[in-house]
Amino acid sequence: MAVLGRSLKQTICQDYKSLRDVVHKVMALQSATRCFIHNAEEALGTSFWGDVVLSSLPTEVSSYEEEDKTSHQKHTENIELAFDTSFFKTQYEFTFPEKAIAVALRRPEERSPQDIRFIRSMMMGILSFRRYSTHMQLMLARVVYYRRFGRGRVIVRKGHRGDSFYFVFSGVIAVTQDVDGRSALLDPEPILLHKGTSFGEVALLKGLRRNATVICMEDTEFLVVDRKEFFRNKLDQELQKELQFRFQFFRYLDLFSSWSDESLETLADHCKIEECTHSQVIVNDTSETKNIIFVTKGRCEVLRLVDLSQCPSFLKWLKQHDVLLGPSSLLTHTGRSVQNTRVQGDTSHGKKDAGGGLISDSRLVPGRSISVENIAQRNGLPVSYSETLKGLVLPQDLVAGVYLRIDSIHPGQYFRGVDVDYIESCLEREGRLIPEQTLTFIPTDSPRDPRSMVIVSQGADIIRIKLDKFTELADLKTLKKLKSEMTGYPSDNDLCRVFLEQNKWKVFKSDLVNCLSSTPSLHPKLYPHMEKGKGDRNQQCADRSGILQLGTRKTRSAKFWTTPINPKAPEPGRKDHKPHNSTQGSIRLIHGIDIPKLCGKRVMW
Ligand SMILES: Nc1ncnc2c1ncn2[C@@H]1O[C@@H]2COP(=O)(O)O[C@H]2[C@H]1O
Repeated sequence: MAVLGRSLKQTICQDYKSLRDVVHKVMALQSATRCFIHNAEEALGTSFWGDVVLSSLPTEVSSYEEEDKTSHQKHTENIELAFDTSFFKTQYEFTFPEKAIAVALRRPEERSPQDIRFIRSMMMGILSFRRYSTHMQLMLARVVYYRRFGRGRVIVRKGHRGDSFYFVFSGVIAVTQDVDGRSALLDPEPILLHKGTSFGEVALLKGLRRNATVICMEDTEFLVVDRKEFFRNKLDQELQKELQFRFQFFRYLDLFSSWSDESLETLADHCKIEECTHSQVIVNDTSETKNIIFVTKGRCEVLRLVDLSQCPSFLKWLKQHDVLLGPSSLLTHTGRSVQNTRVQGDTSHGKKDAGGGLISDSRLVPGRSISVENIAQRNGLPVSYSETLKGLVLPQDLVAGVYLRIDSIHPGQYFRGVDVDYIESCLEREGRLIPEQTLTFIPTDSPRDPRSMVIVSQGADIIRIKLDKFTELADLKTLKKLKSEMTGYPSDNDLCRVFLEQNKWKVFKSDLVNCLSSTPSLHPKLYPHMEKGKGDRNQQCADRSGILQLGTRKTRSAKFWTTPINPKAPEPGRKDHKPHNSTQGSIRLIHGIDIPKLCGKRVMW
């Protein structure tokens, strides 16, 4: 028994040692990365935090007020930014070089093998071109010619004869169903095609007229293949495969089981596969979108910006910590129940207010007493909630928002929050929905979730179809399926509960790592500047990580946050750039909460 115990102890010691080693290695790597970031920050004169760039001197000046300034100016002037993707873009889009233009304007027979290789290497930046065999690429490099058009110029017109096939080298174009293409400039959600895509194959392959109008949204460069070369180089065979893939994708889906092959072919002709990079926003506001999104490859996530201050679970959680940490450590109290303080709404989905109306998504008045009774009641929570939270004052510092995953979309699936009411109203307008049928379709238990969500690519190929086109081809069975597959998403309060649980686990993990290993210190001779300001820097790092620091607030003016949010920036998903009223403008984005310590121990609820 003693021998067994000893060997067990030895094994545990060994495991512990190897875990320590691993943790040490990870910490060393982390240190090296920090040094690298620090040096990069010094070189660029700016500061990074993950994807977020922070100015070193935050001001209240809004970058949105200065839209005419270039993004470069925005950075150099240190204007407070929450997230500016332009920082990660090259300053200038790569356009077709002069030398390549000169070659691409020559006739095919005048191009030397070297010219052809040069054009091919330039065209390798076009994703749809890269897919072809080397042989095909060289053939195309010999025959393509260069064209450049400005914003508003129609490239192909719906109903016209098609004589060319186009690759987009730079710029953006829009595909519309109106003949003059003007709707693209007014449509809040036009179908846009970017660099790397191609179009104009349908009319050539099928011998039909153009099925859409394509218009330039900005200066755009094209490499064009004319009809003769298109068939001579057997490009038709390659593009036929793409059409076939889209058709087969739809044919395989249960949603389209009632559709004829002809309808599905038409649908396949009216869409393209978009390759979306990781973290690319596909739909900014699902409550507004009039498109249906299918995923053919990879994965997309549906995210919801949850305002924690509107979630009873968060308020209760704060209150519990507040009680443990002593009076007024986090919250202040009026000492009495507040009955009539204004709360503008509730974020939980599908709940009805006393008047029977659907409660809209909005914010409470920060820094004032909040009628928690009201919030609890609207979230369908027991009275005990409101009893616990009576007279609570939530300071402005604690008004925080967090993006939480509400759903994932995998290959063969589509976003289930499709605007079926819109489809139904279109069918009704066209007289395709007879009254008896309408009655059988009336949704009962699972209405469409009206909340605003964001669809983000995790590295996915998607197909985006306008609901107008979809409705043109859809039958009543499809509508019924769309409705039956519409399931309710969790309420904001439920999401908040999951977030608090996950946050607890994250804090535990980070404590464990800290306990197992201390960060290897940097050599003071090598990094004297880092040693000097070590305290400040650590403080800043903690601040910059988007973590809400609880329990460190000394004064009302103390900064809790470092993920600055532009007070005038629209909430993600909102199209209107009108500033919110002052009560709605100050929500801060976080991704974690640092749970306070009591006598050196975490207060874990
Ligand atoms: N919904 C759509 N999304 C992307 N591309 C489209 C869409 N509809 C049509 N197209 C392209 O626009 C082109 C218009 O001319 P074609 O009909 O020859 O070929 C068409 C397709 O290549």
